[in-house]
Amino acid sequence: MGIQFQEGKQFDVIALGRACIDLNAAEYNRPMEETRSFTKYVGGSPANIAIGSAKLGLKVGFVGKIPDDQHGRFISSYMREAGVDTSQLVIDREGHKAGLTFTEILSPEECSILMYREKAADLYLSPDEIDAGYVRSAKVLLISGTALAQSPSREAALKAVSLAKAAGTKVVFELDYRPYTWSSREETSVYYTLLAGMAHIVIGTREEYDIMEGASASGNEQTAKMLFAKEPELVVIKHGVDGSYAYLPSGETFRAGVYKTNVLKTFGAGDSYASAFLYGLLRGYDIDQALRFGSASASIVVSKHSSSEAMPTLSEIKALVEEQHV
Ligand SMILES: Nc1ncnc2c1ncn2[C@@H]1O[C@H](COP(=O)(O)OP(=O)(O)OP(=O)(O)O)[C@@H](O)[C@H]1O
Ligand SMILES: O=C(O)C[C@@H](O)[C@H](O)C(=O)CO
Repeated sequence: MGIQFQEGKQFDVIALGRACIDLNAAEYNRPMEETRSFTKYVGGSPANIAIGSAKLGLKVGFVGKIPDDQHGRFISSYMREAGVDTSQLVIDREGHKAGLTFTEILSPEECSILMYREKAADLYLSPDEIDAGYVRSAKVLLISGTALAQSPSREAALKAVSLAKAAGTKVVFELDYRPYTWSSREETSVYYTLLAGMAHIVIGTREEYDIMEGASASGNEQTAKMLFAKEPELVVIKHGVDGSYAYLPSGETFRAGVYKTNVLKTFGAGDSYASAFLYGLLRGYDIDQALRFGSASASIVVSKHSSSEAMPTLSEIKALVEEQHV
């Protein structure tokens, strides 16, 4: 039995948060200091998830803020062509810039990212720029944890969550921890705890839950139990190459293994996982089937160069799920 969503909504998923630029090293097995060529893609975890979900056939919208420059125009036209509704992609008029993420591929196991997020436009999304009707028109509102890192984006996200909950829209909180824009881990812990307690579905890596829990960091079962005392009805905890787990308040636990692939780089795994997992839930799949979809999608993306452009099609995921039994 999966999760129930309210029917009759215009969008399956509306994602809120950053739509940025990824500059992925076009030279492999080389430190960034020596890398001279990078390929540009749309990036930003919630934008990647939106693009991945749209590619799978979901009706997807996006709420965010982009710069009034060439990068902003690249982001909006790419997302539009990918099938994401960009009507709520607000254009910043105050000179804020796109967040940039440079990636380094030292080896398939050793990848790192370097983010430039000083005065990033996405963090200037303000509560008055949230269209209540738009938020209410989704079955799922996906909030990226990074949107909580600074005001006014923090308040904009909280307003969207309140509107969504009042309208029967399920709130999915992707912890999406990026240290760059938070002032301290304590601050992150406060806002993660607040939003995770308000959301219906929480998705994160074990390390991200540890940051949320701070000094009281525990194991998966304790994390799930603590969240089930509040609003959540599904908790997903990812463990990288060791697979992922989903917990229900009933005590039922599900685990998905990892699909074997030819790994090129590790980033992009979490975003592709989330888009296909949500696809599965929204199509009424059982939790374990949705988990397998997420895992298969991630294994396809880690074998490719980008995060957004590499998002798989439904038939690619289905073929992999049938081919390997994890
Ligand atoms: N090397 C790999 N090969 C195949 N699948 C993988 C690999 N690494 C991760 N995955 C899949 O992707 C899922 C998410 O990965 P991970 O736990 O690293 O999330 P994440 O840290 O959010 O990802 P990201 O690096 O994109 O931020 C895992 O649960 C697993 O199913
Ligand atoms: O989330 C980001 O801002 C960067 C991503 O677009 C990047 O591809 C990545 O690190 C995904 O995990």
